[in-house]
Amino acid sequence: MSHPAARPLKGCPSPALKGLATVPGDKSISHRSLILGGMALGETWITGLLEAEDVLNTANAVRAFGASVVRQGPGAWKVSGTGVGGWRRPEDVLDFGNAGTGSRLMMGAMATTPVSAVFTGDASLRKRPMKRVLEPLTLFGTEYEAQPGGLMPLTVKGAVQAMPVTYHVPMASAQVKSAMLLAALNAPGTSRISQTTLTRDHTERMLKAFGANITVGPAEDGGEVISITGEAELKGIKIAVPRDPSSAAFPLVAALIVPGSEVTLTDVMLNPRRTGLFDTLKEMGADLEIRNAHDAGGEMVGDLVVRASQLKGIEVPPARVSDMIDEFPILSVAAAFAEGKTVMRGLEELRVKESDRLAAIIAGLRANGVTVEELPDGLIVHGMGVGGVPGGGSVVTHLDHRIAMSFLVMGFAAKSAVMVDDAAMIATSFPVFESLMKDLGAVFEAA
Ligand SMILES: O=C(O)C1=C[C@@H](OP(=O)(O)O)[C@@H](O)[C@H](O)C1
Ligand SMILES: C=C(OP(=O)(O)O)C(=O)O
Repeated sequence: MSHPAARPLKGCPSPALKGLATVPGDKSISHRSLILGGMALGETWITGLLEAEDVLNTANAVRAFGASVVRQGPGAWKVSGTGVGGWRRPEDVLDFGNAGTGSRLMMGAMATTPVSAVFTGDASLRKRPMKRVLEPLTLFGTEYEAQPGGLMPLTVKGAVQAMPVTYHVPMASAQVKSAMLLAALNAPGTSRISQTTLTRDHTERMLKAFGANITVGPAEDGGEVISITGEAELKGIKIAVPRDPSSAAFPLVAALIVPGSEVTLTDVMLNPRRTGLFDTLKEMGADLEIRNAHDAGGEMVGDLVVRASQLKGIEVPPARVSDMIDEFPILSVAAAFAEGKTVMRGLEELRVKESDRLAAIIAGLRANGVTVEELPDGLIVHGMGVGGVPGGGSVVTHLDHRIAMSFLVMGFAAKSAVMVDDAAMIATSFPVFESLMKDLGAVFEAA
């Protein structure tokens, strides 16, 4: 619930970035590996787990429900699960820190087991909407008590006699979809979960790998219907977590906007529901090549080779938003260095992330001399070209790791350093961000 003291930091004008870097494991897949491992029978062996605060909080929560979760070495974890329905009541409050994914998926995972648990988090997570998960979970017979507005701290009481559900997820959220799928695992019969927008599908893929009876088919509205049969027997598996494209986005954009740079990012996950940023940057004129693309344990991975480029502004297709939902802070920074306007719409979900990201991006760009128009569901960034961004501003990060990393990256290519008020939150998703960027040649200064 508490955070280390805020750590202000500056991203400073940097020489050309050069070299090879490997970002840590994917955050979404790391959370899911631990949770499904904890629900399965037998051992799940995970390599490449992202050892960041968000994921470590999920590890603690899975342990609190009675599974054994043991670190074997760097990124190597063994989970011995209880079997679906075998979770016991945690002895203490579950603190998920800053993590929407960890907390919402765990609410689903326990919702159909007759135990109760108290969920809380940091000041950011306690502002985020939880009713989007809690309300549909009541269809299974789950009960809850929350702060006014459906906020944390809250108690979830798992259904004593769960029933299968048919539910259409009304917003573009993979977390809500995943919570419903995880809850359906311990409800008898077949549940049907549909969604119009195709959001990241890591839960569906991993459920198949663990042996769940799950099928994904087209829906009449162009979306998908997922059918999943409950009282499932999941069996522990081996998982090699691929590298996180949402983390790769930061060195990738840094290399595009710092003149003379050439950087290779190895083994990055290329799941098409996560690669919207790469497509967008290519359309903007990025010199970005994907090499050695291959299947690695059910997900495509490849190396990204990126060279500094003069980008041009474009209109980002709204249909692509969910494939790059976490990348709008760093895309907005790239857009500041483009020539012409970049228009981004359909971003209403950004208002309910770790911060109101739309507001935080706009304030950060303006503080650094970039002209930006606010739309109800998006923004228009007026690009200033390579070398044209003044910088020199201070950015309020509102406990949001992606706002912190994005504006530090801006500082590498701006005329003057950019200060962020708190770099401590970067540890929630990308603890080695600073060292990895420094190894490529980026310059930071304690502020
Ligand atoms: O399912 C996941 O792992 C995630 C889903 C997205 O959130 P929403 O489901 O709220 O869109 C994303 O922003 C988050 O970083 C991770
Ligand atoms: C939105 C994010 O994460 P979460 O919802 O898990 O806090 C993110 O990492 O950008």
